Amino acid sequence: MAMNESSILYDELVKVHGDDPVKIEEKIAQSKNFMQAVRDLIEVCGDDPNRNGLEETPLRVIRAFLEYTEGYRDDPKKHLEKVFDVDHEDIIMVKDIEIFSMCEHHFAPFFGVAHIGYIPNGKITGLSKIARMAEGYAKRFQVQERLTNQIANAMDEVLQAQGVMVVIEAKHMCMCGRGVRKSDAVTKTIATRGVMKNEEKRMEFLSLLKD
Ligand SMILES: Nc1nc2c(ncn2[C@@H]2O[C@H](COP(=O)(O)OP(=O)(O)OP(=O)(O)O)[C@@H](O)[C@H]2O)c(=O)[nH]1
Ligand SMILES: [Zn+2]
Repeated sequence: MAMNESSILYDELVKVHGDDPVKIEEKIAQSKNFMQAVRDLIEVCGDDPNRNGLEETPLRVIRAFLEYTEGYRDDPKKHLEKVFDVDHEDIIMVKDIEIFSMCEHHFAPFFGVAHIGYIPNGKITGLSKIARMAEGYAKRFQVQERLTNQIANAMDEVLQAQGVMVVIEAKHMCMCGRGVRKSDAVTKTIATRGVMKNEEKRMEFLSLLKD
């Protein structure tokens, strides 16, 4: 590894894991093994890891993955904990929150939008905090169903809401350029908690998605 690559890697790993020397030593060793595996993968795929465009790719890949998974360093529920005492009896929904996550089966991205709504119980949270919380769960190795449920559980548990509903609509890259190759397919998942299980409330929530 070139000197400047080593220092870039060191800086990234300290940001993620702190500066405990034993831990950093371990993470540097694992990263070097991974970067060698990326070089091997390039060869297995039939290309030359030493050619100009590919020689820095192992480092690019590891940096990209640290970014895709920054949610592991977040405590998503914490974002919701700052609440305001406001009486509001009906649905509050934040719609079209962009989601970019990583399919845990293929390490291929899946992305789309989340719509997150709740009926509070005397406490509301900041709207941006709902998006921050969703981001914290998305930036991990995920399946869409777990992501949907983690978001719903966080809203339910922290806000003690009367009801919660989450809808995610996403495209999975593992279904596009490989495998079944259905690049127009969109996966929709829904999670409901509390009074949002009630048919009338679900319909009201879904009608808000039509605008
Ligand atoms: N339920 C669910 N499945 C997912 C998600 N992301 C990817 N998958 C699926 O995970 C499955 C993994 O299936 P496997 O048979 O183990 O892997 P595979 O041989 O690569 O499957 P194909 O994609 O069908 O080629 C595939 O059907 C993917 O479509 C997700 O978020 N939720
Ligand atoms: Zn996949």
